[in-house]
Amino acid sequence: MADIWQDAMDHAVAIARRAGDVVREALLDDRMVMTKTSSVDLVTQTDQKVEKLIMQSVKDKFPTHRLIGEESVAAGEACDLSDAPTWIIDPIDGTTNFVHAFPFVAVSIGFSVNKQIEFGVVYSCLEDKMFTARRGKGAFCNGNVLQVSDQEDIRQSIIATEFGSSREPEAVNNIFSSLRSILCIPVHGVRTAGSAAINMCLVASGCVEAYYEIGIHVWDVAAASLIVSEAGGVLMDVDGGSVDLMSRRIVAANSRAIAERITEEIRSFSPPRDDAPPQH
Ligand SMILES: O=P([O-])([O-])O[C@@H]1[C@@H](O)[C@H](O)[C@@H](O)[C@H](O)[C@@H]1O
Ligand SMILES: [Mg+2]
Ligand SMILES: [Mg+2]
Repeated sequence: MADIWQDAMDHAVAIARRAGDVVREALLDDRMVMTKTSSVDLVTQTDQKVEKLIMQSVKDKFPTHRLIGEESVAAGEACDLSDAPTWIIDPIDGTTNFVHAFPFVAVSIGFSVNKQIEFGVVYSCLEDKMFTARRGKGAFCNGNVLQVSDQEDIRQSIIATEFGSSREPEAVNNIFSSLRSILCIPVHGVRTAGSAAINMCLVASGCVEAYYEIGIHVWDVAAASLIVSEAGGVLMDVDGGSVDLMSRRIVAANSRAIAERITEEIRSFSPPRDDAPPQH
């Protein structure tokens, strides 16, 4: 039977590639930086331009579909995930990397129907790596099948995480407390790529055993969550329950054993949900 979302997925891959061209060109000139929620939460005109490009192309081709985009939400749009077909877009995941030309910068496009991700596309545009997954049909990088690592001993593992975009002492203490506990299990190493989506693609590729973060948004992880699960990995909440893509908390790992071991060490907290009503 024909796949009813194949056309949409082909479009996502094509538009992610076009978006990647814009990002690579902009790297040569446009790096005017603005800030959002804090002095280290960065945005550029390229984030906004790429989001408009992707959104307009989806509206033209799939006029009934809904859209959630990082920069539209920053501009005041609602972040409601309904059962309707919905494109969940992070035009540049790794804006800080983009600003510094640190080479992990991704365009992330997830597509959800009935609140279930049907396909995910993460284009790591400076590495020219196109990560894709279709629900039930596996995960790929540039057409090659992805498989998570088979390492089940966290002491033989590399764990990825990020420091987030708050420099408030309490937030930083929480992050370092978790990081210290995990590092001292001990693990082979801890890495931060600077892009949630790329960290998760590294899990899917078997290069790191797990990634965790509190403070991410649905657009950071929607596409890559399917890439991880289709590569044989697991997703979990930081308290060990089921993952909720709106909760801003995630553990993505190669195995349940390593995901659970990480949740034992994390000092968890709950940032305001992506679908929380706006504060007045
Ligand atoms: O803002 P942006 O570059 O799209 O996305 C960023 C992530 O990918 C980064 O890894 C994470 O630590 C930040 O919380 C933020 O979500
Ligand atoms: Mg992002
Ligand atoms: Mg972004």
